Amino acid sequence: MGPSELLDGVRLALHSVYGALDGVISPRVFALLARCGIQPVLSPATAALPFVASPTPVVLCCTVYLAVVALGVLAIRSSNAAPLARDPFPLRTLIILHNCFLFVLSAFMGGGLITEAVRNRYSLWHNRYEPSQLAMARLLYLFFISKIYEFGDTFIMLLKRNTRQVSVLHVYHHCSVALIWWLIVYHAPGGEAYFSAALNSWVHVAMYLYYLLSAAIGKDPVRRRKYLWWGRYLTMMQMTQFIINMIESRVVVSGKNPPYPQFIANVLFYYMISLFALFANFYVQKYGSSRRSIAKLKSL
Ligand SMILES: CC(C)(COP(=O)(O)OP(=O)(O)OC[C@H]1O[C@@H](n2cnc3c(N)ncnc32)[C@H](O)[C@@H]1OP(=O)(O)O)[C@@H](O)C(=O)NCCC(=O)NCCSC(=O)CC(=O)O
Repeated sequence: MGPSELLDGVRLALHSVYGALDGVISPRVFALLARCGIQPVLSPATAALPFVASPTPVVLCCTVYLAVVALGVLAIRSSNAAPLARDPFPLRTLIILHNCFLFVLSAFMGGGLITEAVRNRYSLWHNRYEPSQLAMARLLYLFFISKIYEFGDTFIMLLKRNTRQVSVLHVYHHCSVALIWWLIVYHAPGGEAYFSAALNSWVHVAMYLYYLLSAAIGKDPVRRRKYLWWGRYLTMMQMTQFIINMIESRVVVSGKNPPYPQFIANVLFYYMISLFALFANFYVQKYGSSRRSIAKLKSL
């Protein structure tokens, strides 16, 4: 058997394994959604794009992600490995490139979404989804794919052995956001969805700048205080984003004759409550306790 026949065989085997998994996963996801009163219809604007027509690819990505994270955390904890004192050169370069890429991509998506919103004469809120707005649909599709690429953040945490960063908040956020955006891109990739994607993209411009600086600076506490003092304001900005999305989904999209699918607005509303609660807890743990520990040090 030649190498090309071997490759064909592997491709065929993978294809049939995927087919079998799709036969199991896809009907169950749609049955679960139907039980929650959600009956999504595949949008013609994104139907032909990879990872959209079936929930299986995104579900498989999330499953592999969760398995890698669980195994990684277990391995680090069982070997009692401490976080790296200093990132070795290749890892530091990888982290800087990853953050640069996400910084630029977030700005591109944030700018593109606003440009498309202006071109289609959207108002700030209350926008109807039109399948003919293909450029908007493609940008939202890119936003969905970027959420899968952002799984790389967690792999960076694992490579640095920073298990403190691999929190319930972090893993829940990364996994759930990919699943929710699959649903949006499947059913209504346009209209009101532009708002939370644009807002989140601009928040991520600030977030990846923060992570980029932290990787470039290293662990020196003096330089961290000098260049990363705004971390707490970044967390506040993220929480404000969740509140704005909550208000948007409740006030603008619900009610009689909503311009955007009501079930997506409802999913967004409850999802934002969960993120806000987790971030409020993160804020108190991280910044509340640092204030307390400074006060404790001063009282010594
Ligand atoms: C200030 C925050 C942005 C980040 O809080 P952290 O506690 O993670 O911040 P930190 O100061 O410890 O971050 C510095 C450490 O991150 C490492 N680091 C660098 N780049 C990274 C990357 N792309 N992903 C993960 N970690 C990274 C640095 O090397 C450094 O490690 P070392 O210290 O070892 O040198 C916060 O507001 C926040 O978001 N907290 C929630 C935790 C989280 O997972 N956030 C991201 C996804 S949530 C999200 O994205 C919400 C949204 O949509 O707005």
